[in-house]
Order: sequence, then C-alpha cells, then structure tokens
Amino acid sequence: MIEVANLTKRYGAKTAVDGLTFSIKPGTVTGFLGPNGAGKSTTMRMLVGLDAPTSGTAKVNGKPYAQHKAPLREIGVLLEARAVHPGRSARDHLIAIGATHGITTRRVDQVLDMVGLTDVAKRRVGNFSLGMGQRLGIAVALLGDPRTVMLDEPVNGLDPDGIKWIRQLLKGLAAEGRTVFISSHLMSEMALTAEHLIVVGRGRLIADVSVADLIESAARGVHVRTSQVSALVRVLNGDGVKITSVGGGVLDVVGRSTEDIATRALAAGIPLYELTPQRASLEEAYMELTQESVEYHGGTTSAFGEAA
Ligand SMILES: Nc1ncnc2c1ncn2[C@@H]1O[C@H](COP(=O)(O)OP(=O)(O)OP(=O)(O)O)[C@@H](O)[C@H]1O
Repeated sequence: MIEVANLTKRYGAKTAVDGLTFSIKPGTVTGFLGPNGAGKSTTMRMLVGLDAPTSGTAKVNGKPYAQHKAPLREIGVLLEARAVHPGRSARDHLIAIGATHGITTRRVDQVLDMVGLTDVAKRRVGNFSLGMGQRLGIAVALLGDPRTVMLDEPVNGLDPDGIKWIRQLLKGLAAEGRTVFISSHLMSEMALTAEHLIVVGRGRLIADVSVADLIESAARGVHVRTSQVSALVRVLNGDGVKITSVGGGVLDVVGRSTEDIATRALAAGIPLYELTPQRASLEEAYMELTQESVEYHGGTTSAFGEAA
C-alpha cells in the first residue's frame, strides 16, 4: 500500500510536486504517468526517503519509509540507474546489498533466477548491457521479498522479450497481493500491464482512474456501414449529432449510441452491415488528458510558416 497525502516538494521557486493525494492498493499494477517534469520521480524519491517533502506525507505500508525497521522487506525500488561496483559480479553485488539486511545467498540465487540472470551471475557488472543492468536493478528491488514494488521506467533498455517478461513478472507480483507501482512513458506497454493509473501534470493530480474507464471516457464515434447512406443520415440526424462519411458506405456517427443507431435503422428498414464503436487508444486518451500540462512543448511549424 502506498499513501500520499497533500504531498508537496519545492526546489527554490520551482514546485515539483504540488499537493498530491492518492493511494495505491495492493493486488493490481498501477501505472504512474505524466509528461516530462510532471513530478513522478520526485514523488517516488520522497516515498523512499531520498527527498524530504516540503509538506504533506508519503507512506509505504502505513508508515513513512524511514520508520520501517526492515525497509527492504517493505518496498523494493528501481529508480534511475544506481551506483554499482563495475568490477563485481551480479551475484556479489546482490550478496553485498543483502548482507546488511540478513538476506541469504539462497534468496540471491532465487532472485537471479527470477530476473533471468543466472547464466551471467558471475560476470562483471561493468560489462552488462543496458537490459541486463535493468534486470539487475529489478533483482535488487525484489531481494527483500517486499510487499510493495515501485519501479521508475522498468521497461527502459529491455528488448521485446524482456518487455514481455517484465509484464508477466509485474502482473504475477500483483496477483500475489503485492502493491505494484510503475512509471513509464510507453503508453502501449501501460495499456497491457497496468489496470489502474495515476496521471500527474505539473506536480498535480490529473486523474486517478482505471485504464478501462480512461479509454472509455475518450471514446470516439460509431462506424456504421450501410447500402442506404442518405436514408440513414436522415434518421440519425438530430441535435448534437455529427455524421461524417468516411467512404465505402461507412459513416462516423458521434452523439448516438450503438443501440440508438440500430433501433432507428431497424424502424426505418435500413440494413446495417457494420456497427462498430471506435475506441481511443490509451495513448490518445492520455494525450487528451494531459495536453494542458505538458511542460516542454516541441515547436511545430505549419506549412504556412506559422507556429502551429
Ligand atoms: N533536485 C532538483 N532541483 C531542482 N529542480 C528539480 C530537482 N529535481 C527535480 N526538479 C524539477 O522538478 C520537476 C519535476 O521533476 P521530476 O524529475 O520529478 O519529473 P518526472 O515526472 O519524473 O519527469 P520525467 O518524465 O522527465 O522523468 C521538473 O521541473 C524538474 O526540473
């Protein structure tokens, strides 16, 4: 369980996190989304005591991180690349971290196996690829068998096989009843991995929503295919209804439900060959939600030479 209440962090004049309140429940994977500079890393750092809040509270499993007697067993974290001794093997790296927390070499070997590093466990960490380094970071996070797992951009550097692996790993951890909180900029990946989302922009909460509800809220029109286009337009027209022909006898209808369209077509004896609600992708839904709070806009120039 992660609980953040009225959490604020200022760096001089810059407010990185601005009165955030949310909680992350066990048993599901929750994604942490927001444009660059939205305050995600700062929030995660405060949750593990690497930064002190200016005001408000950040709790893990009921207490601030620093008040836990065995924090490694409460929360496993992967933040931006941490210092590793390049001459050490992956196994020795984990043994060194575990040693101060009463973690056995048996657990170290178990975790190496979980992250797929058993075969390279004795190789020097300095020669690891980005993806192997990422797996090692995840191994560190899992070492204490923690109840809560929090990973900043876990997919970074992983190849498609690695991405599939981490998706299954995170879902498995959640299915065991753990709290799993992950940030990512890869929206397609979030759509496949997370069930719930916390979306922030400019340090503030924009949405605390299930993936399904967010996609639903950004639903598009309905595609309707018929052989009697003009007759169908007549029966569907009305206040607040927008109908656009997309070619091939297909109309895009905004402002009427599939049920309404089917009932009106049936009453008028108009055959329908297709009736498909157009779903937005998570990426489209997210872009709509956050467009106001993007801190760093790329410059776009239109064909007429004006800034778009
Ligand atoms: N130590 C610091 N000193 C000053 N400003 C900081 C510091 N750390 C973060 N910031 C600022 O606070 C804001 C939030 O940064 P943060 O790294 O938390 O965002 P983020 O959502 O993780 O971004 P990204 O997606 O780019 O990783 C940014 O404007 C950043 O420049």
